Amino acid sequence: MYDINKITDPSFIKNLSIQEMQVLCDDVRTFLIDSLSQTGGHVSSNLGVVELTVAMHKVFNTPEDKFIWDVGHQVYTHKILTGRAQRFNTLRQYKGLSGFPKREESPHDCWETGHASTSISAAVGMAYARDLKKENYHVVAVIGDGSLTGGMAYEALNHIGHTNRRLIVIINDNEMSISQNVGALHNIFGNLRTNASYLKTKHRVKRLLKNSVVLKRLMSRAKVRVKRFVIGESLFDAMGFKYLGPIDGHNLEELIKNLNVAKTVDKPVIIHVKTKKGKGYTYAEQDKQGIWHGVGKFNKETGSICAVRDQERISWSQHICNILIELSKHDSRVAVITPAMINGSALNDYQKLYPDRLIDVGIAEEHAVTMAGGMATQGMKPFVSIYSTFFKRAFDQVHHDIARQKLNVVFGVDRAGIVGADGETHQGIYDIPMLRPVPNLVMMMPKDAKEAGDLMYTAYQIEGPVVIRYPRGEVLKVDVNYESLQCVRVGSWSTLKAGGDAYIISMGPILDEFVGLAQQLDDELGMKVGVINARFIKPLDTKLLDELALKKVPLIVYEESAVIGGLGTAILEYYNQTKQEVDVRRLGIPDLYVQHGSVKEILEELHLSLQDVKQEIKQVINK
Ligand SMILES: Cc1ncc(C[n+]2csc(CCOP(=O)(O)OP(=O)(O)O)c2C)c(N)n1
Ligand SMILES: CC(=O)[C@@H](O)[C@H](O)COP(=O)(O)O
Ligand SMILES: [Mg+2]
Repeated sequence: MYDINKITDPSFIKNLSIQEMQVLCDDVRTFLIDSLSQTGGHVSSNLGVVELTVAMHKVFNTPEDKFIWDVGHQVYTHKILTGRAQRFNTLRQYKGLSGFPKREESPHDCWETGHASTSISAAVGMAYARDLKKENYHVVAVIGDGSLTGGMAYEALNHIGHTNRRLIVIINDNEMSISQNVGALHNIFGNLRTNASYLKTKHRVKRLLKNSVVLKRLMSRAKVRVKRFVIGESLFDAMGFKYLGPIDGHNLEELIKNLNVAKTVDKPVIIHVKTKKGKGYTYAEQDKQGIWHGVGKFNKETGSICAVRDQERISWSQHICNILIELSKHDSRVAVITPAMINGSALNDYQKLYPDRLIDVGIAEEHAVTMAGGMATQGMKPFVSIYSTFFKRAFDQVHHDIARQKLNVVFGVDRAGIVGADGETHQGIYDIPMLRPVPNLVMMMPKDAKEAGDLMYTAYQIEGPVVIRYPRGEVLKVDVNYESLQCVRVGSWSTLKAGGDAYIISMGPILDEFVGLAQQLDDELGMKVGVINARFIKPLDTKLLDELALKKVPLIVYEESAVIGGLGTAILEYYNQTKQEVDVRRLGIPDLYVQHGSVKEILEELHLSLQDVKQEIKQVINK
């Protein structure tokens, strides 16, 4: 038994026997299940790579050797072995241990991730730097089969084959992305997997032939043909890699043997490792939907996930899915595209009802967007469901392929705003500045479930691309009924509360709280504070802005989004263009990356809490 909390660095593994390492793996698993049941986190991916991580630390020496974890959501064992177990009770919490690799946390973390498919490019960069500086360490990228559906990974593989740099790419193949993996290239693994016995035979024959030159020559010709016949030319061989595998990723002996071989090869190596996502925890092992991919606290005995959910509320993603189902019943042009986020974006019900109209393209945001454009040219009106943070990947596609051609694509931008535990890499705070300058594009955000239905309905009446953004949290449920959906005039805002001394302009679900706050200010201080729902971020309601300018009162524009280039900036730009002098105060996320923590903690840290807004209004009015 190991005291996991006492591990300070991975060097002790060097002296362990296979049996001792197996005990260590079991202890790490027990620690992970205990700890994650209290904090939540990426359970299944981490349970799947315990042996792999221990074996990597046995064979290599970090921080001299470099480990690059794709996505980085499977890095918990690495964190434990590098002395961070004691901080696991703070995992993904405010000021606590990050859920991803973080360079400032440890010298053993040499590269930060959160988004998929970047690891191989970073590894090539490090390998180049090493060779140019005439240094001699190993660079090891670990990438999952899901992350290998991302185009960037192929760009890097293609480049490595050309440069022939010495580096190791470990493919962690568990046949799962968040939920079941997709894609034709994924079948290459299928080929390689089913031909494991062929590879074993090949090695045996090789040993037998070692001493017979003539036989060797004859067999070599036959072997090439047999190989082609049996497995086809593997993509990896063709790309200039030495391929090792498939290897049982839970067998320490096999892992260590192959990692040691890889170390000696003077060209790029792919090690294909087969693992079981959720290994060692039955509930997670059996999960095909991706429920155990990332979870909150759970009861480790019963496997029940402790989601505190008010019966009256549903997630925004689920509500959008319900609307899509209703729209799809009445409009056969609607189809839904998701880049590997069926579960996160709550599209399971849609998939059940419309299996042909729900298209999972894998982790391929750029492809998702351009493909939607292709569909739109043929009369469809696809809905691309995409997390705000991952949408950043498809900026050029939105311009070049969609907006320029004024194509009818609706983008559902999920997780808009502060996302909480995932932190820096996942905050949904850049979609507004990214998309505001895109011509021909309409952008909106509903304040509640009813308005979401109306705006979605409106999106399907508009010609050209439309973006509808919604946050990670929950919304008060309303039934979605096609007949009751109403069209909203494009660019029209609504006044939720009239005011005389100041106005709050904002968007999304926080507006209800602002109405309460404004009422409080009226009651406490006799101020008259108005609240405006800027449900269209583009185009602006210029008629209402002109009316507000005439009132000569301060406008407080609040957005849970980057302040640079945001709604407040758009309003300032408008007043500047029209030469109207208005006191516009912008409250939004400043020019920095926002860490993990609850939404409340983050907003307080950034001085964006309701209390802060109240203070600002008081100050502005008393000025
Ligand atoms: C660009 C991007 N798109 C989507 C995601 C969301 N995401 C995180 S992990 C994951 C699945 C990764 O699958 P794989 O690499 O096979 O790792 P596994 O979870 O199976 O261990 C997805 C889709 C992401 N992190 N980055
Ligand atoms: C690592 C990753 O990108 C996803 O697993 C992400 O953590 C999901 O976030 P949600 O929990 O908001 O779906
Ligand atoms: Mg996988």
